Amino acid sequence: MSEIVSVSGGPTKPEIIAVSLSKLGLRDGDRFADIGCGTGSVSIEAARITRNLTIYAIDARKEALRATETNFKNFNIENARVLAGEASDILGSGDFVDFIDCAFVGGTKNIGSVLEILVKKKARSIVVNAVRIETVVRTIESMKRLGIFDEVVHISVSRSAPIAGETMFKPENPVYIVVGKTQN
Ligand SMILES: C[S@@+](CC[C@H](N)C(=O)[O-])C[C@H]1O[C@@H](n2cnc3c(N)ncnc32)[C@H](O)[C@@H]1O
Repeated sequence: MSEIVSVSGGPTKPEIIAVSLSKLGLRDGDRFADIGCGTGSVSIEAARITRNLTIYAIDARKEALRATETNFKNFNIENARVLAGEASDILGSGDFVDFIDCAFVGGTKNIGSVLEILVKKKARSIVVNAVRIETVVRTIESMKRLGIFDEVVHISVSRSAPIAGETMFKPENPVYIVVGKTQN
């Protein structure tokens, strides 16, 4: 089994991906946007739920896109476009698809504009990961303005670590999972 090639800021921890994807509710045939894809690890897990996804992986950082491309190749991810640039520019450009079904937002720069465009593209389910409380507030406010706010889940995970031949737990950084749903 291949290891994920990493970059700073990623990959998202597997427990956070699991909860985020369960909230997203992907379906066969969905067009899925992984916004701020970093290493592409969320898309890779999404493709385990259904291989029949069209993935749009977007990141503004070249090193992140290089990692995503390598990881998609190593994990045999098909039907994926890896797109370089600011998410609000890419999603809002005339060249981009008219409809997106589900979006995971792991990179929250310009979150208000990104959410607005996703709603215009008829996304039925949007999940945002945030670590900063200000980002959480901005995201909730934007979702409420757009009429899509559903819930926020705060997750703290501790992982086992060896100590003196026994086992202790070390906390991971807590993450807020903000969920938006439309009636589509
Ligand atoms: C925390 S990392 C994402 C980790 C990723 N989910 C993973 O598993 O590797 C956030 C990423 O989002 C990108 N990003 C943040 N805001 C963005 C935006 N508005 N447009 C494009 N990329 C963005 C950053 O460059 C960074 O690579």
